[in-house]
Order: sequence, then structure tokens, then C-alpha cells
Amino acid sequence: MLLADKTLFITGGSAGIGRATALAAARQGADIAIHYLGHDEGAHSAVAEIEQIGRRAIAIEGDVSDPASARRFVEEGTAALGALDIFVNNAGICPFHAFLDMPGEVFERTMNVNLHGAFYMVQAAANQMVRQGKGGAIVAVSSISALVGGEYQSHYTPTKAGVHSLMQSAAIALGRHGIRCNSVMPGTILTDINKEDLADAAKRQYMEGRIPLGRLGEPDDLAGPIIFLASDLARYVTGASLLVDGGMFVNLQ
Ligand SMILES: NC(=O)C1=CN([C@@H]2O[C@H](COP(=O)(O)OP(=O)(O)OC[C@H]3O[C@@H](n4cnc5c(N)ncnc54)[C@H](OP(=O)(O)O)[C@@H]3O)[C@@H](O)[C@H]2O)C=CC1
Ligand SMILES: C[C@H](O)[C@@H]1OC(=O)[C@H](O)[C@@H]1O
Repeated sequence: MLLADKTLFITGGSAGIGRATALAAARQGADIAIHYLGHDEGAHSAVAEIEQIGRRAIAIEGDVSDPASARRFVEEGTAALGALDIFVNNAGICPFHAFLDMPGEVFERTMNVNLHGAFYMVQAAANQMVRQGKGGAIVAVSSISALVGGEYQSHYTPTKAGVHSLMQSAAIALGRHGIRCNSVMPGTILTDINKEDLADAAKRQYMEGRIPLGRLGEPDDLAGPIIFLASDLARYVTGASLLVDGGMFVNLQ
């Protein structure tokens, strides 16, 4: 097992990529702390499934854009599970909107959740790892959108570039503590975040057509790459990013 007896803390663990990763990490031997916003059913059913696998789990509600929520997640999760070995920063939103009339509150909320939230969460987790004194691994869910733009994502793509950049700087700041920091860059993965956008058949067909592997991603497609980066298999990997996009990025023509 790749994560035997480790503890893994993950934001956005009630749905989509985060939920799939939490369950896959439990199958690899980890105990899991889930942070989520308000989707009680998703969070509590994930906890129940993890316990059925035979691992411990706790779900803690809060808004990642609030720094106090990051501190509470780390404190309460560590009190429940005994330590924080791996942190996965995954929570995020993407309310698709045109650029020219983007409401200020949509821009600010997206920045606050995706980027500021990542900063506060990663900082709180890193401080706990430093206190423990035995290193650790941090994996952030960035995006292919850190590298390319989107007409309706002008508020969102800078947050994903920011998360990628945060992992690079954190890798430098935390290397001396034995803490590795990396990111994954998913392509288009079928989850609630894009259900409405991909309900447009023409858009969905266009996105599918760009992918050499011939299909959109599933949340489980991210679990393996995240667990790899979190595990000792990646013990000399830090400051790196891994595209997980079925080949979409390299498909120019
Ligand atoms: N799906 C895709 O194609 C891609 C996704 N990504 C990134 O992957 C990550 C996960 O997205 P995905 O699984 O698709 O999305 P989902 O909408 O399925 O899940 C989002 C998760 O984030 C949580 N969340 C949202 N806002 C907050 C908040 N303010 N505070 C705490 N938790 C919050 C949600 O909690 P709750 O359920 O309680 O509301 C939920 O658990 C995001 O960072 C996204 O940008 C990157 C590239 C592609
Ligand atoms: C929400 C989008 O479908 C998704 O998010 C990203 O980061 C990529 O741009 C995907 O298309």
C-alpha cells in the first residue's frame, strides 16, 4: 500500500476529484480528514465509505476563504487523527462568466476561494508539518488552465496559475523541513463544477474532440497521480506539476 498508516487531509472532499481521491487514499492505507463547504451528504457518505474500507475518517465543515477555517481544519483534524502527514489542496469553484461584464463579486469570490483559500490552507498545514518535525507532502490541484486561457474563465485561470506558483515557492520554503510540494493539472474532468457548461452538447463534443485519449476525464483519473505525488514513490519530486488531461494540452493540430 502506498500510503500505509499515513494521515491525509483534503479540501473539497465531499464531491468530485476530492471525494474520489479521499476514497482512493483510504484504499492505499491512509486515514482521512475531509474539509467541505456545505454538502453534508457528500462529506458524511465519504466518511462512511472510508470507515467501511477500514480506515479512520473525519469531516469538517468550513469556508476555505476564511483563514480561521484553515486553522480549525488542521487543529481538529490533527486532534482526531493524531498527525498531518499529507495535505491535498483541492477545493475550488469555476462560475463560468464572460470577461467584459464580469461582476466584481464573482471575480473576488473566485480569487478568495481558489487562491487565497489555497494559501491559508497550505500555510496552516505546513506549519503543522513543521511542528511535527518529520516532513510531509503537499499536493495542490491546479489545472491545465494554469497554462492556457478560457473565454469564460478570465477570473478562474489566474487562480490556477497562482496555485501552481504557490507550490513552486512553497517547495523552496519547505524543502529544508523535508516537505515536498507539487501540483496536478487536470484537463476537463466530469464533475459538478462543469455539469452546466458541458450540458451544451456542442461544447462537450468540442472538448472531447481535443483529447487524444478520446474521452473526458473522470474524478478517479486524478486519484492515482495525486497519490503518487503524495507517496514515497515521489520522494525526490518537489516543485513539479503533472498534467492529467488525456493529452489535451499538446493537441495543437
Ligand atoms: N472538473 C474539472 O474539469 C477540473 C477541476 N479542477 C479543479 O479541481 C478542484 C476540484 O474540482 P471538482 O472536483 O471538479 O469540483 P466539484 O464541484 O465536484 O467539487 C468542489 C469541492 O470543493 C468544495 N468547495 C467549494 N467551495 C468551497 C469553499 N468556499 N470552502 C470549502 N470547500 C469548498 C466543495 O464543497 P461542497 O461540496 O461542500 O460545496 C466540493 O467538495 C477545483 O480546484 C477545480 O478548480 C481543475 C481542472 C479541471
Ligand atoms: C471547470 C472546467 O470545466 C475545468 O476547469 C478547469 O480547470 C479546466 O479548464 C476545465 O475545463
